[in-house]
Amino acid sequence: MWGSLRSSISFVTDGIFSRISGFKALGCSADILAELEEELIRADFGPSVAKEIVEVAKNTVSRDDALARISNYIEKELSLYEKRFDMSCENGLRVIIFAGVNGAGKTTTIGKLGASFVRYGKKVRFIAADTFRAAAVSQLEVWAERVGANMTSAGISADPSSLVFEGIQSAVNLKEDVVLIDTAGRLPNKNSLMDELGKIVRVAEKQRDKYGDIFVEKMLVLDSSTGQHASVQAEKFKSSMGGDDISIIMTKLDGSAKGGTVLRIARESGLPICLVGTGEGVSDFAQFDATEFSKLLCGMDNK
Ligand SMILES: Nc1nc2c(ncn2[C@@H]2O[C@H](COP(=O)(O)OP(=O)(O)OP(=O)(O)O)[C@@H](O)[C@H]2O)c(=O)[nH]1
Repeated sequence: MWGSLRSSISFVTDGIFSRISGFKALGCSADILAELEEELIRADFGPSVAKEIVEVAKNTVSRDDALARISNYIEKELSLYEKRFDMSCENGLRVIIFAGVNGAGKTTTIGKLGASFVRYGKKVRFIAADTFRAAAVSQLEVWAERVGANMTSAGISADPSSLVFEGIQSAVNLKEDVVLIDTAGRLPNKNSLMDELGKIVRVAEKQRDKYGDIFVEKMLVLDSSTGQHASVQAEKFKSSMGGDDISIIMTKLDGSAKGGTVLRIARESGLPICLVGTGEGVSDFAQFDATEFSKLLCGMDNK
């Protein structure tokens, strides 16, 4: 259904470790370990994860030995945060809210997921709750038309929470399967916008309380090239969206040389990762898979 990580992420298939001079022949001398730590920090693992990985690489006897142990370590850590995204809508209406900073990839992700749900035979509605930018609404409309989703939108400056209320009502009335809500990009330091996001979540959850068989999910869309700021974003979005039941979608992994950011964000936020974006096309995303991802990071994908 979707692309695979392996076919989409060429940056990591080289493996960050192949960039470490001498790693190939020498195993892990002190110099190489120092170089490894630098490379890990450059790849955005963050200082503490970098140190842990260097510990794992110590006293290994060969490059292959080191890579295997590092890969196992990263896999074990990442698997704690791996969450399957399933396409079923058996129990009622799925309402999925997408939040994140400007340009993180929310609308594009909604388009891709909408297309998948439609391909699964589901009736899909998009809600354009980004009522700040006319361009954002038309971008979503283009996706809706392209994938065959219904659409709830209003003029600029409409109240996004009212629109969410209206859109869910329409979905209930028309017995649709899934509602994907595109919220405006917002910086976490803009308190009024973060409060507005909280209100959108509460409105959706109230509908659930009213109808019973509505399941509200919260997705935080993060651009993987954001690096350390992504963890700060995750904290703020967590508190404004209310609670820990948020999943992360990491976008733009295809354009990032910093695959380490995935483990760092998962560890720092404590939030699970369900999907990754690997390009701008409709099928350019994949289920997050800890085993495959750790192998790609270590350049072991062909082994
Ligand atoms: N290479 C690549 N580009 C992506 C990916 N996801 C989104 N993009 C691109 O990133 C840009 C921003 O994506 P949008 O989906 O508009 O982002 P947004 O979060 O909705 O943006 P706002 O509405 O401004 O908040 C677009 O040019 C997308 O095509 C991805 O996984 N890989």
